[in-house]
Parts: sequence; structure tokens; C-alpha cells
Amino acid sequence: MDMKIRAWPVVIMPSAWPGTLIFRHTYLGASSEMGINCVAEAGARLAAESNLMSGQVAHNIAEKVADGSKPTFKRQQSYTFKPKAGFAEVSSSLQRGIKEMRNFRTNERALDIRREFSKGHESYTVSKSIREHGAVAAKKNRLHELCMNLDDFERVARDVMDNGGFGYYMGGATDEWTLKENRSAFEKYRIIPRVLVPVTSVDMRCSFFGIDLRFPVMIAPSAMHGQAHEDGEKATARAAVRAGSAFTLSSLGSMSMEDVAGAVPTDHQGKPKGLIFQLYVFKRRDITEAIVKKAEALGYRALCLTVDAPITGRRERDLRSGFTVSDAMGQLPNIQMLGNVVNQQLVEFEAQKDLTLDWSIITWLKSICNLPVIAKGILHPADARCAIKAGAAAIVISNHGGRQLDSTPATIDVLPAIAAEVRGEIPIFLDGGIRRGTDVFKALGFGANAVMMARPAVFALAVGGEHGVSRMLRLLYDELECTFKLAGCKNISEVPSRMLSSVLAASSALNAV
Ligand SMILES: Cc1cc2nc3c(=O)[nH]c(=O)nc-3n(C[C@H](O)[C@H](O)[C@H](O)COP(=O)(O)O)c2cc1C
Repeated sequence: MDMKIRAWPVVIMPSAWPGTLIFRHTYLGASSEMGINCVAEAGARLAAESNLMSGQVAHNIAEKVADGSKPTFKRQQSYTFKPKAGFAEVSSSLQRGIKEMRNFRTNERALDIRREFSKGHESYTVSKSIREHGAVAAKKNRLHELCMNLDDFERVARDVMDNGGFGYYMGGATDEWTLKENRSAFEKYRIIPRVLVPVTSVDMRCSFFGIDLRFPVMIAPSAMHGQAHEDGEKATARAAVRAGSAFTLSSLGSMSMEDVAGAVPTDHQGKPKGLIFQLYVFKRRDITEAIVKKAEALGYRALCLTVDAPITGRRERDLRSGFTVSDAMGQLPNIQMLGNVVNQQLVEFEAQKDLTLDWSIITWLKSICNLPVIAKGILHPADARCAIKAGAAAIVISNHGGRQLDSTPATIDVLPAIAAEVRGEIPIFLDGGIRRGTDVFKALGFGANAVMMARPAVFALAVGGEHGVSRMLRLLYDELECTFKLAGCKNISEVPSRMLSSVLAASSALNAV
């Protein structure tokens, strides 16, 4: 029986190269990379398993298909073929590949297979690099679908961004010891589950300063989202608020407070939901005051006062790559009030920061507005106490993602001591290296009320714009919900009882049974 293949992404060509597989670009729309990998995997399998097939992979003319015009095949008869032994192989292999495309790691493996496979095959026509495919798919806002966890966004962002821009987001100060420590420290801690706890539904909701969160995760401030994606902070903020998270707009954001406020859903009073404004205090207090009042008038729910950056840390990646923030300084609308003083140069912006600040700045801020003030950048229990005394509404335990003073401890390591000092008097947020649902869980377990994260948001933005950030938050939500259920927790208050502070504690707990 002859078969006509139209929607099926593979055509077995009966003539010169009996095993050539042609990937119909239309099959997965823009997700060409996934499809190509699957086909490559199928082809590689065939090369190994079937004598009939040469296993070569050909790539259809993607642009033509994308245009909507009909792809031209050299051999039209290739649409028609007689089923033969090899087809079953292709079919089942491809089916497997398509299932597995939902797993990015598998796709990475398939990419390797493809590379190996291409060696020595002159007619191998899939010559585009992942970077090129990435760019095509990113333009179509589908590349984020490759990402199965937060680290995947970083990997893909590395491919779609230029080196300098990626290095700016990724980098930390000097040796980047703290940057690494923020991640590796989470590995020390253990979750010990309780079982046969009914977990049909778990409640991860919480609320701070009129911001209702579906789960205890917020986006920390990070500068210049416009470098990651043209939709910039508007896209990140909208995705965050829609996901039931919150967004902190940096003073160094690429988009204005007004634009971001206009981009997110509003509450029943017409006030934008889920927005916080991050503040640097300038020597020109009149300008600082004007910025604060603007944020309040626009409906931002809190000020996030960064207390760990009187000057900017030394970032050697940027020095090496030649990336300079000054290039973008002219497009930072939220500090335009500094006008000519800044003259679009980072060094001049830095010179405007007030280095005389002490804890009384919180009192001053509270005297000029009614917004709660969050002190961001606390690592010492004594500073947490100072923040409470000064009237801070919350603190963020943060080492600025390892970008300021290198050699500071991981934030998760200092959390228990700070939580013991704060004793629930004000909410504690934590940022630095949060990449997994289990990381969020561990932070909650040691006394944080919620966490923040920065890099995953900018990487997700670079990879897929608003859709990328939505997917990133959805993945983290799902991971956290899964962690709650597997740990036997129905709500946030039960989390601390599932935490053990070290491997030793875990083994002694088990020995004690
Ligand atoms: C590219 C980048 C820019 C940042 N810009 C700011 C900023 O403007 N203000 C601020 O308070 N923190 C800034 N941070 C620090 C973050 O708010 C946050 O403390 C830290 O990145 C959290 O670690 P994570 O990136 O591992 O989640 C920035 C971080 C990055 C990576």
C-alpha cells in the first residue's frame, strides 16, 4: 500500500539516499530545534539499527515554510513511498524522540548525537548552529519551551545573548566565590519528608504590604532588562504579576515606573498589582524624594532600599568583555531626573550616590512617604536588628547575588541566625541562588517568609520574553508544589518541621529512630 505523507514530519526518500529524513519545519512551528533534535535522534538510531538507512538528516527550507510558501523538494516523489522495514524503525524512534523533546537534557543529548552523526556525512544539511536556531526560535517566542528548569534558561540564554550582555547578568564580583557559594550552600541542607499526609491541595499563598502572592516567590530588582529583551521590565513585571508573584523595578530599569505600572493587571481600585520599587538614595535628596513620591503615586506597594551597594562591586567579567553599563545609561528613565549631572556615565551616576547614609535613612524615607521600606542586603543578625529598630517593614537577606563584596557567606547559611534574631517581628525575604523548588522550601524551612530571585528572570526574559518569564515561574511553582506534597506539607507553616540543618543531622535523626 502506498502512503501519502503530508503532516508527518519525516519523509523517507526512496532514491539515492534511502535513509534521508526530511524534517517538515511546519510540524512544530517555531520549535525547529526540538524537532531537528528528535529527527537527529531518530536518524542516529537508524544509523545504528538499520541496514536500510544511511541515517542522513536533511533540513527543509525553514524560511519558506515559515513564510507560508510551499517548500520545494527536489524529488516530489519522495512524498510517496512503500512502507518497508525501516519505516517502523523511523516511526517508533521518532515517536520516542517527540516524547523526549519535552526534556531539555534529552535534547542536549540529541544535539550531541546529531553532531557525532554529522561527522563524515557531506550531505548533512543541518548546518545551523544552536545559536542561529536559538535566535530564530527566540524571535518566535518559543525557545523557552525547551527549558525544563531554571538552569535551562541560563544555558539557553548563554546561546542567544551576546557574551558581554550574558556576562553582565551572570557575573559576580572578583573571584565569584560568593556567587558559587550561594548555589552550593543549598546542597548542605536536607528535607526529611513525612508520609501519608493528605496533600490533595497545598496552600502556598502569602501576603505582604497588600501584595498577594500565589506562592512565596518574588522577582528581585535587576538593572536594564532592555538588554535582555526589547519588552524589558514591562514583560517581566506582567509575567510575574500574572503568575501570582511580584516584581521589583530597579532604579536602573530600562523602562519607566509609569510604563511598568501600566503593563501589569490592576486591583479593584485600579492600582497596579504586585509592584515594588528599588531605590538608591542620591546626594540630591530633592531628586530622591521626587522619585519616591512618584513611585507611591503610581501605586507601587513598597520601597526596596538597597543597603549593600554604596559603591558597585568589582566585576571582572565586565572588565574582560568590555561590557559597559555606561552604554545604556542614557536609557534609564527612572534616574533621568538626575539629568545632566549623570551625563550618561556610570561613574558619574555612582558619584551621585550618597555615601554618608546610615540607618536614619529609613526614618527619613518614612517621613516623606507612606510606603513600607524593605532593607535589602542584610547578612548580619545585628543589622537585622538595626533595620527593625529603624522601622524597616521587612528585610532581604542578600549578598546582591555575589556581585558586591566577594567572600560574603551564602545567604541560606546566615538565614537561621538572622531568623533567630528577628523572631517573626518583620517578614524576612531571602535571595541569592534560588533555582529550585527545594531551594525555596529550604529557605522557608529556616525562617524566610518568601524568596526573591533575579538572574532566572532576566535569563527567561532573554530566552522567551514575557512567555519565557511566565514559563520560568510556572516551572518553579510546580517544583515547589511538588516539594510540598512529597515532603508532606499542606501549608507554609508546616515547612520548618521538615528541615534538617545538615547531613549529620539527617543521619543522626535516622539513627535515633
Ligand atoms: C544583572 C543584575 C543586576 C542587578 N541589579 C540590581 C539593582 O539594580 N539593584 C539591586 O538592589 N540589586 C540588583 N541586583 C541584585 C539582585 O537584586 C539580587 O540581590 C541577586 O541577583 C539575587 O541573586 P540571584 O540572581 O542568584 O537570584 C542585580 C543582580 C543582577 C544579576
